[in-house]
Amino acid sequence: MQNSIALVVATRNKGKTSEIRELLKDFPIEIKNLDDFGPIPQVEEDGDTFDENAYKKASFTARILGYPALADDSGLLVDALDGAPGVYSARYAGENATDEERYAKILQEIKGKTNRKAAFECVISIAVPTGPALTYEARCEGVIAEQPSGSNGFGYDPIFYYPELKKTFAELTQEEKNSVSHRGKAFREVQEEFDKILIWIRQNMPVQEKFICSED
Ligand SMILES: O=c1[nH]c(=O)c2ncn([C@@H]3O[C@H](COP(=O)(O)OP(=O)(O)OP(=O)(O)O)[C@@H](O)[C@H]3O)c2[nH]1
Ligand SMILES: [Mg+2]
Repeated sequence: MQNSIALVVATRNKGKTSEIRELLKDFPIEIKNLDDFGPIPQVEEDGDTFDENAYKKASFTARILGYPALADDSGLLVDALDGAPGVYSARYAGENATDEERYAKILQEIKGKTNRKAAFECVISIAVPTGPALTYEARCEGVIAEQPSGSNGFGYDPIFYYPELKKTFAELTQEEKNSVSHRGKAFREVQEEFDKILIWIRQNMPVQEKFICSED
Protein backbone atom coordinates (compact mmCIF):
# COMPACT_ATOMS: atom_id res chain seq x y z
CA MET A 1 0.00 0.00 0.00
CA GLN A 2 1.19 3.50 -0.73
CA ASN A 3 1.60 6.04 2.05
CA SER A 4 -0.70 9.04 1.89
CA ILE A 5 -0.08 12.62 2.93
CA ALA A 6 -2.11 14.29 5.67
CA LEU A 7 -3.27 17.85 5.02
CA VAL A 8 -4.91 20.14 7.61
CA VAL A 9 -7.78 22.26 6.30
CA ALA A 10 -7.20 25.47 8.26
CA THR A 11 -10.65 27.03 8.51
CA ARG A 12 -13.13 27.60 11.32
CA ASN A 13 -16.01 28.23 8.91
CA LYS A 14 -18.34 25.20 8.80
CA GLY A 15 -19.81 26.11 5.39
CA LYS A 16 -16.36 26.30 3.84
CA THR A 17 -15.24 23.10 5.57
CA SER A 18 -18.16 21.20 4.09
CA GLU A 19 -17.49 22.52 0.56
CA ILE A 20 -13.73 21.92 0.79
CA ARG A 21 -14.21 18.35 2.08
CA GLU A 22 -16.45 17.63 -0.92
CA LEU A 23 -13.95 19.26 -3.31
CA LEU A 24 -11.06 17.20 -1.92
CA LYS A 25 -12.92 13.92 -1.55
CA ASP A 26 -11.29 12.13 -4.49
CA PHE A 27 -7.76 13.19 -3.61
CA PRO A 28 -5.37 10.53 -2.22
CA ILE A 29 -4.76 12.41 1.02
CA GLU A 30 -5.92 12.22 4.61
CA ILE A 31 -7.88 15.39 5.40
CA LYS A 32 -7.65 16.75 8.93
CA ASN A 33 -9.71 19.56 10.45
CA LEU A 34 -8.62 22.02 13.13
CA ASP A 35 -11.04 20.15 15.46
CA ASP A 36 -8.76 17.09 15.24
CA PHE A 37 -6.21 18.97 17.37
CA GLY A 38 -6.30 20.67 20.76
CA PRO A 39 -7.01 24.40 20.96
CA ILE A 40 -4.69 26.47 18.79
CA PRO A 41 -4.47 30.27 18.72
CA GLN A 42 -6.47 32.10 16.07
CA VAL A 43 -4.57 33.93 13.35
CA GLU A 44 -5.17 37.64 12.99
CA GLU A 45 -6.48 38.19 9.46
CA ASP A 46 -5.09 41.69 9.10
CA GLY A 47 -3.74 41.44 5.54
CA ASP A 48 -4.89 43.86 2.83
CA THR A 49 -5.49 41.09 0.31
CA PHE A 50 -6.99 37.60 0.15
CA ASP A 51 -3.50 36.33 -0.78
CA GLU A 52 -1.92 37.71 2.38
CA ASN A 53 -4.61 36.35 4.67
CA ALA A 54 -4.71 32.93 3.00
CA TYR A 55 -0.94 32.63 3.37
CA LYS A 56 -1.06 33.80 7.01
CA LYS A 57 -3.68 31.17 7.90
CA ALA A 58 -1.99 28.31 6.04
CA SER A 59 1.59 29.00 7.14
CA PHE A 60 0.65 29.68 10.77
CA THR A 61 -1.33 26.44 10.99
CA ALA A 62 1.41 24.43 9.28
CA ARG A 63 4.03 25.84 11.63
CA ILE A 64 1.99 25.29 14.82
CA LEU A 65 0.82 21.76 13.94
CA GLY A 66 3.77 20.48 11.92
CA TYR A 67 1.58 19.32 9.02
CA PRO A 68 1.09 20.76 5.54
CA ALA A 69 -1.97 23.05 5.73
CA LEU A 70 -4.48 24.46 3.26
CA ALA A 71 -6.30 27.75 3.91
CA ASP A 72 -8.96 29.60 1.95
CA ASP A 73 -9.41 33.33 2.16
CA SER A 74 -12.39 34.60 0.26
CA GLY A 75 -15.02 37.27 0.10
CA LEU A 76 -17.65 39.20 -1.77
CA LEU A 77 -16.82 42.29 -3.83
CA VAL A 78 -19.72 44.57 -4.75
CA ASP A 79 -19.15 47.01 -7.63
CA ALA A 80 -21.46 49.74 -6.31
CA LEU A 81 -19.65 49.62 -2.94
CA ASP A 82 -16.20 50.04 -4.53
CA GLY A 83 -15.30 46.39 -3.91
CA ALA A 84 -16.57 46.21 -0.29
CA PRO A 85 -16.88 44.09 1.79
CA GLY A 86 -13.82 42.35 0.19
CA VAL A 87 -11.32 41.16 2.80
CA TYR A 88 -13.75 42.32 5.51
CA SER A 89 -16.56 40.00 4.32
CA ALA A 90 -16.54 37.83 7.46
CA ARG A 91 -16.84 40.82 9.84
CA TYR A 92 -18.66 43.40 7.70
CA ALA A 93 -21.46 43.98 10.21
CA GLY A 94 -19.24 43.52 13.28
CA GLU A 95 -17.40 40.54 14.77
CA ASN A 96 -20.46 38.81 16.22
CA ALA A 97 -23.01 39.56 13.52
CA THR A 98 -24.99 36.77 11.87
CA ASP A 99 -24.95 35.94 8.14
CA GLU A 100 -28.43 37.53 7.91
CA GLU A 101 -27.19 40.79 9.45
CA ARG A 102 -24.24 40.87 7.05
CA TYR A 103 -26.26 40.41 3.90
CA ALA A 104 -29.03 42.74 5.16
CA LYS A 105 -26.36 45.46 5.44
CA ILE A 106 -25.34 44.94 1.80
CA LEU A 107 -28.96 44.99 0.60
CA GLN A 108 -29.53 48.22 2.53
CA GLU A 109 -26.37 49.85 1.18
CA ILE A 110 -27.09 49.13 -2.47
CA LYS A 111 -30.81 49.95 -2.31
CA GLY A 112 -31.76 51.97 -5.39
CA LYS A 113 -28.41 51.48 -7.17
CA THR A 114 -28.69 50.34 -10.77
CA ASN A 115 -25.34 48.53 -10.88
CA ARG A 116 -25.82 45.35 -8.83
CA LYS A 117 -22.79 43.48 -10.20
CA ALA A 118 -20.71 41.55 -7.66
CA ALA A 119 -18.12 38.79 -7.53
CA PHE A 120 -16.82 36.23 -5.09
CA GLU A 121 -13.06 35.75 -4.99
CA CYS A 122 -11.15 32.91 -3.39
CA VAL A 123 -7.45 32.38 -2.74
CA ILE A 124 -6.19 28.98 -1.62
CA SER A 125 -2.80 28.75 0.04
CA ILE A 126 -1.07 25.42 0.66
CA ALA A 127 1.85 25.84 3.05
CA VAL A 128 4.47 23.70 4.77
CA PRO A 129 5.83 24.40 8.29
CA THR A 130 9.08 25.93 7.02
CA GLY A 131 7.20 28.73 5.21
CA PRO A 132 6.99 28.13 1.45
CA ALA A 133 3.50 28.02 -0.04
CA LEU A 134 1.60 27.46 -3.27
CA THR A 135 -1.26 29.77 -4.26
CA TYR A 136 -4.39 29.23 -6.37
CA GLU A 137 -7.07 31.82 -7.00
CA ALA A 138 -10.38 32.20 -8.78
CA ARG A 139 -13.35 34.53 -9.21
CA CYS A 140 -17.04 34.03 -9.88
CA GLU A 141 -19.27 36.83 -11.16
CA GLY A 142 -22.91 37.44 -10.39
CA VAL A 143 -25.32 40.11 -9.19
CA ILE A 144 -26.80 41.06 -5.84
CA ALA A 145 -30.43 39.88 -5.73
CA GLU A 146 -33.23 42.28 -4.72
CA GLN A 147 -34.06 40.00 -1.80
CA PRO A 148 -32.57 36.89 -0.16
CA SER A 149 -33.62 33.51 -1.47
CA GLY A 150 -32.69 29.91 -0.65
CA SER A 151 -31.35 28.17 2.44
CA ASN A 152 -28.34 26.19 1.26
CA GLY A 153 -24.71 27.31 1.44
CA PHE A 154 -23.54 29.98 3.88
CA GLY A 155 -22.61 33.63 4.22
CA TYR A 156 -23.89 35.86 1.42
CA ASP A 157 -25.16 32.94 -0.71
CA PRO A 158 -28.88 33.93 -0.36
CA ILE A 159 -28.24 37.32 -2.03
CA PHE A 160 -25.66 36.22 -4.65
CA TYR A 161 -27.68 35.61 -7.85
CA TYR A 162 -25.90 33.58 -10.52
CA PRO A 163 -27.49 34.59 -13.86
CA GLU A 164 -26.36 31.51 -15.85
CA LEU A 165 -28.31 29.18 -13.54
CA LYS A 166 -31.03 31.78 -12.75
CA LYS A 167 -30.69 31.03 -9.04
CA THR A 168 -28.97 32.42 -5.98
CA PHE A 169 -26.07 30.36 -4.62
CA ALA A 170 -28.28 29.43 -1.66
CA GLU A 171 -30.78 27.84 -4.09
CA LEU A 172 -28.09 25.55 -5.56
CA THR A 173 -27.09 22.16 -4.17
CA GLN A 174 -23.55 21.99 -2.82
CA GLU A 175 -22.52 20.07 -5.94
CA GLU A 176 -24.03 22.73 -8.25
CA LYS A 177 -22.41 25.56 -6.29
CA ASN A 178 -19.01 23.83 -6.34
CA SER A 179 -19.29 23.38 -10.11
CA VAL A 180 -19.40 27.15 -10.74
CA SER A 181 -18.19 28.93 -7.58
CA HIS A 182 -14.96 30.81 -6.90
CA ARG A 183 -13.94 28.03 -4.47
CA GLY A 184 -14.86 25.26 -6.91
CA LYS A 185 -12.84 26.89 -9.69
CA ALA A 186 -9.78 27.38 -7.48
CA PHE A 187 -9.95 23.73 -6.39
CA ARG A 188 -10.20 22.58 -9.99
CA GLU A 189 -6.73 24.12 -10.49
CA VAL A 190 -5.52 22.33 -7.35
CA GLN A 191 -6.92 19.11 -8.80
CA GLU A 192 -5.13 19.61 -12.13
CA GLU A 193 -1.80 20.17 -10.38
CA PHE A 194 -2.30 17.63 -7.65
CA ASP A 195 0.56 15.29 -8.54
CA LYS A 196 2.95 18.24 -8.60
CA ILE A 197 1.59 19.52 -5.28
CA LEU A 198 2.23 16.15 -3.60
CA ILE A 199 5.82 16.08 -4.86
CA TRP A 200 6.30 19.68 -3.69
CA ILE A 201 4.95 18.85 -0.21
CA ARG A 202 7.17 15.78 0.11
CA GLN A 203 10.23 17.80 -0.93
CA ASN A 204 9.49 20.67 1.44
CA MET A 205 8.43 18.88 4.61
CA PRO A 206 11.22 18.83 7.21
CA VAL A 207 10.23 15.66 9.11
CA GLN A 208 8.68 13.05 6.87
CA GLU A 209 7.28 10.70 9.55
CA LYS A 210 4.81 13.10 11.03
CA PHE A 211 2.64 13.85 8.03
CA ILE A 212 2.74 10.55 6.19
CA CYS A 213 0.08 8.12 7.35
CA SER A 214 0.15 4.54 6.21
CA GLU A 215 -3.02 3.36 4.51
CA ASP A 216 -4.44 -0.02 5.40
O1 LIG B 1 -22.03 33.48 0.60
C1 LIG B 1 -20.86 33.17 0.60
N1 LIG B 1 -20.48 32.12 -0.16
C2 LIG B 1 -19.22 31.74 -0.30
O2 LIG B 1 -18.92 30.77 -1.01
C3 LIG B 1 -18.26 32.51 0.41
N2 LIG B 1 -16.95 32.45 0.48
C4 LIG B 1 -16.60 33.43 1.32
N3 LIG B 1 -17.67 34.12 1.75
C5 LIG B 1 -17.73 35.25 2.68
O3 LIG B 1 -16.45 35.72 2.92
C6 LIG B 1 -16.05 35.42 4.25
C7 LIG B 1 -14.71 34.82 4.17
O4 LIG B 1 -13.85 35.28 5.18
P1 LIG B 1 -12.64 34.34 5.53
O5 LIG B 1 -12.03 33.84 4.27
O6 LIG B 1 -11.79 35.00 6.51
O7 LIG B 1 -13.39 33.09 6.19
P2 LIG B 1 -13.96 32.88 7.64
O8 LIG B 1 -13.45 33.94 8.58
O9 LIG B 1 -15.44 32.74 7.55
O10 LIG B 1 -13.32 31.48 8.05
P3 LIG B 1 -11.73 31.11 8.11
O11 LIG B 1 -11.48 30.22 6.92
O12 LIG B 1 -10.97 32.38 8.06
O13 LIG B 1 -11.57 30.37 9.39
C8 LIG B 1 -17.03 34.39 4.75
O14 LIG B 1 -17.18 34.40 6.15
C9 LIG B 1 -18.28 34.81 4.02
O15 LIG B 1 -18.87 35.89 4.68
C10 LIG B 1 -18.70 33.57 1.20
N4 LIG B 1 -19.98 33.89 1.32
MG1 LIG C 1 -11.52 34.39 8.53
